[in-house]
Amino acid sequence: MNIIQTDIPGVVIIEPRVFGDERGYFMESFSQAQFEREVCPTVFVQDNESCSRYGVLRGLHYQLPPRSQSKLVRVVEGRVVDFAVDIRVGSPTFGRYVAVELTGENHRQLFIPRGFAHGFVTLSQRAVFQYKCDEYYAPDHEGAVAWNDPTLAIDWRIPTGDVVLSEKDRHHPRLEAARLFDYGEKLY
Ligand SMILES: Cc1cn([C@H]2C[C@H](O)[C@@H](COP(=O)(O)OP(=O)(O)O[C@H]3O[C@H](C)C(=O)[C@H](O)[C@H]3O)O2)c(=O)[nH]c1=O
Repeated sequence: MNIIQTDIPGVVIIEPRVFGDERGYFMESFSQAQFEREVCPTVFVQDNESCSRYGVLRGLHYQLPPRSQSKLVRVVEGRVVDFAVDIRVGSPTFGRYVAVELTGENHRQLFIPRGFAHGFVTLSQRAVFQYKCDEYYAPDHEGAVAWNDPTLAIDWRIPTGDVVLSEKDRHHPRLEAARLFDYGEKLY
């Protein structure tokens, strides 16, 4: 697999090796040993999958310590732009974000360490999104920042009028009001 560094240390793009032939393609979508060797010593414990129609924006979500989550995200079908926002108080890249287009064709994956808010917007008519987490779901530790937070000023690559949100995602706090990560926490 090919590892591509991003502007935020620790957030990396992974390009798995894809074997194409006249039948289609094969790839190892994940290897724990290779991930630990080439990315970081994260052990994943939960796989998630969501399906979204065009315009669906899920985010910006995270879980607080001690239930914070690293995520390894990918798109199996369709096209999204995926966002990882550094919300670790004291981080030199606090408030900065990485945006990566993930599609069922480019097979790209994005690793998002603990201490980041995560979200994506759906650009295709349908997108199947799969991701690994290194901590179990803990609704009592869920946190979020508003997708349209003026401080982050994220360009979601889609007309605002096309954005489809869950009721929950319509009412998240601004960055300044959100419960953020104490950067001193050992994040993984
Ligand atoms: C996240 C999660 C949710 N659920 C249940 C709770 C709700 O009844 C239902 C839908 O949950 P929610 O609306 O929070 O799903 P998303 O809006 O896709 O949330 C996710 O969106 C962004 C992109 C993330 O990175 C997080 O993993 C997660 O917050 O699934 C579970 O049972 N287990 C889980 O791990």
